[in-house]
Amino acid sequence: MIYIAPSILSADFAALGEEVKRVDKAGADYIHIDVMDGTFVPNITLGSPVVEKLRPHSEKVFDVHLMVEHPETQIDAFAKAGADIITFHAEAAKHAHRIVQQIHAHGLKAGLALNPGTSVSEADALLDELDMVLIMTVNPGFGGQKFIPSTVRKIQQLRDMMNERKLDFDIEVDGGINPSTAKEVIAAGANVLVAGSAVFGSDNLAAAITSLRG
Ligand SMILES: O=C(CO)[C@@H](O)[C@H](O)COP(=O)(O)O
Ligand SMILES: [Fe+2]
Repeated sequence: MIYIAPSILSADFAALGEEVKRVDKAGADYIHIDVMDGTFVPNITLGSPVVEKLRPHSEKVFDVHLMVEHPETQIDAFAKAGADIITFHAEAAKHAHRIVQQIHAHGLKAGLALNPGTSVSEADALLDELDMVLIMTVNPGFGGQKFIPSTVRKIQQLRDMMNERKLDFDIEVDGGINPSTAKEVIAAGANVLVAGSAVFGSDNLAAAITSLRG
């Protein structure tokens, strides 16, 4: 089963509630919410009060991608705001295992994100606990960037680790996903596809989502 998670980073920020409804109706499985703090990445987007206001607009899974330093300071607020999955970056976490516990204590799914320059071995010790690993297929911070081909090998490595250890977690990819790169990442073992510009850049959201499923 392939899940499509349109990123609202490419939506109209002046009409986010309507945009969430629009992409929900168009067949999105998850709503991907990019949280950037201007420090971990050079851009600032939104915080938990915005997620709280968006929550009544859709019952789809809210997939919160935290691109922030000190993610442990944000987990409780995003859980209260209505997140279903919270993903934090390995590069920003001093006590990653404790952060996973913190997310699970809210009854939510926990994801670990890895930048293109971070090896999958960084996730190894946590794989038994994680619900999802997010392989960044661009460097985080902006929408509309070009897919980095060397990340495909990391998806395969992670899928092999999962099979060898008989584990079960989702493999999400994020950045530069379009119908062509979608095929590649699905073949490598990804099952959750984030797409911002490929969905919101289209005048037919439903068709754009369908074409990513392959
Ligand atoms: O986390 C990020 C960027 O840091 C993403 O979720 C982007 O929003 C993806 O945008 P596209 O590359 O699909 O346009
Ligand atoms: Fe993202």
